[in-house]
Amino acid sequence: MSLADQIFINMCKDILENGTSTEGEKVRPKWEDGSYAYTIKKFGVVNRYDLSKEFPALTLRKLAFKSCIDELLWIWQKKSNNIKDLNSHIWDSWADENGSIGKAYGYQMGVKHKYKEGYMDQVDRVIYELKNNPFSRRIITNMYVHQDLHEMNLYPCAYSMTFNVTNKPGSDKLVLNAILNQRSNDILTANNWNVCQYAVLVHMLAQVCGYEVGELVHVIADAHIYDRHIPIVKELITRPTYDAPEFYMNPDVKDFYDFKVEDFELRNYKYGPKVDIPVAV
Ligand SMILES: Nc1nc(=O)c2c([nH]1)NC[C@@H]1CN(c3ccc(C(=O)N[C@@H](CCC(=O)O)C(=O)O)cc3)CN21
Ligand SMILES: O=c1ccn([C@H]2C[C@H](O)[C@@H](COP(=O)(O)O)O2)c(=O)[nH]1
Repeated sequence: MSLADQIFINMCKDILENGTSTEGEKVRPKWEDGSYAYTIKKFGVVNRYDLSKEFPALTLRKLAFKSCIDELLWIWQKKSNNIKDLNSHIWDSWADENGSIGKAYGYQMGVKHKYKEGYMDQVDRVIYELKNNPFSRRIITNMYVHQDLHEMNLYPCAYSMTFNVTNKPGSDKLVLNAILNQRSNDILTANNWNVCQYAVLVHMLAQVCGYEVGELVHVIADAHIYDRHIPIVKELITRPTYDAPEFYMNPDVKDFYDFKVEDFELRNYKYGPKVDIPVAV
């Protein structure tokens, strides 16, 4: 069993057994047929993934590895907020007639800010700091920009990364750790999707900035299972599990902006059957 499976199974059991229902509350999302999408939720879930031990892909079901990296590159590398630049259809329901999701995600990563060294966007600032000032405790990105929230079709869920370079205990190597802060997480649809995206981001930044990968700590404020997902989750967590797949990233890429989806592979990836997941909009 992969560590990621273990963490996922324990988290789902905890939400199902100890979570609270939002039924009857004033909720925002709806199902396709117009009925409200309620959840069972737990506040304040924290999961730690040691990326030096394994890549955290679930084996209970297949992670859509290529699409999740494509979305990560859309946000962090292309810095786009337009679904025309995305190869999947996962954002279609939140885009306007021009394909824009508003001033969310990639838009925020492309905004330049003034620093002592000149104007940089958040991604370039992280790379600059990791290369020039790695022991800084100020290496943070943030997409939750209050002045722009009214122009976002969906407020950013996975909204902040905190990077931290640390000495590997008992060695002279430096590891890149990170905390992913997420205000809201649809556990069945996007928990493993978000974890694996940001695990890939840590691998990418570690490679181009000269570090080993360390831990990814995922802090979730509202960890929820939607009502129509409950039977799917109950079945999923009883499935057999397999060892974690091997993560491959093209070692020749040394510039963050040169990575392509084809530079990443999951090898020897064994997983359970596909599940159909309705997504609340
Ligand atoms: N309710 C809700 N849950 C979410 O997870 C979510 C939203 N809304 N709104 C914005 C984005 C869109 N996200 C999504 C939406 C769909 C898939 C999805 O269908 N995933 C499939 C594979 C898709 C593919 O290969 O292209 C899966 O099997 O994981 C994933 C993330 C995550 N976000
Ligand atoms: O990367 C993502 C994007 C979205 N989600 C989920 C979390 C919620 O279920 C919805 C957003 O609804 P809010 O009412 O704005 O919280 O989308 C996710 O898990 N990961």
